[in-house]
Amino acid sequence: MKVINLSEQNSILNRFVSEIRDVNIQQDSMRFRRNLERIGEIIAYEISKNLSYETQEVQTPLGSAPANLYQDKIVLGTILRAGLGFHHGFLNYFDNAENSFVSAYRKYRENHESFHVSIEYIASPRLDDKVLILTDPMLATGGSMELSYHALLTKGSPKHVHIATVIASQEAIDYCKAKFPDATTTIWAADIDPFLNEQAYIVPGLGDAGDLAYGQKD
Ligand SMILES: O=P(O)(O)OC[C@H]1O[C@H](OP(=O)(O)OP(=O)(O)O)[C@H](O)[C@@H]1O
Ligand SMILES: O=c1cc[nH]c(=O)[nH]1
Ligand SMILES: [Mg+2]
Repeated sequence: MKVINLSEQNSILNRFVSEIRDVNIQQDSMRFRRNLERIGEIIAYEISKNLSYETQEVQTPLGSAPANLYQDKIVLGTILRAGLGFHHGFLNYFDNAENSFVSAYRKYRENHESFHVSIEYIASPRLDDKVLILTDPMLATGGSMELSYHALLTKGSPKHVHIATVIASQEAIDYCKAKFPDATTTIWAADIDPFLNEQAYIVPGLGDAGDLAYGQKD
């Protein structure tokens, strides 16, 4: 399985990632959401380089120009709720894509110390032979991504799955490598962090992406 860590190459992406990590800049939730969207746009552009292209002729007012255009049918899959702004960045570029939504969230037990991931909602088109770009800004244990993927597989078999995330833990990368089909999955991360803490939050990470974008859940 190919794992692409975009932080290995310097670009303006570094600034957007550093802003969403920064505890002071995070106070501006509008900027946090917009940065997630901008990172989505950049990763969408990077993924677009890996699609299947065919040359088509485009009629201009003065003649005909060849254009290499991607032919894949794209489905943008998103895990609620933190994925929403990130998803929008992908949709800004893949503007004619179909869209899937899965709700997966950490449901804490009474003691607030342990949790399981709960999936309660899925809305998706058929996925057979399409390219599924599954987006979630945080890949901590990889559990939400794996459950969401299996929930989506009830809608058919995509020909390729691109897992797109902002910050992944190394543990989640290893987990996804073990759980997703090797030849037909690619992971794209704006950065990969070394640790998870006892609550399975990514360290240094950025905190709780869903809460930073939309406020705390009751
Ligand atoms: O890899 P995992 O260990 O499963 O953790 C990652 C998940 O945690 C976050 O969602 P969260 O459960 O906080 O829900 P939210 O988006 O509603 O905040 C994040 O958006 C991922 O979906
Ligand atoms: O670090 C983490 C882990 C899960 N969800 C988040 O939003 N952040
Ligand atoms: Mg959250």
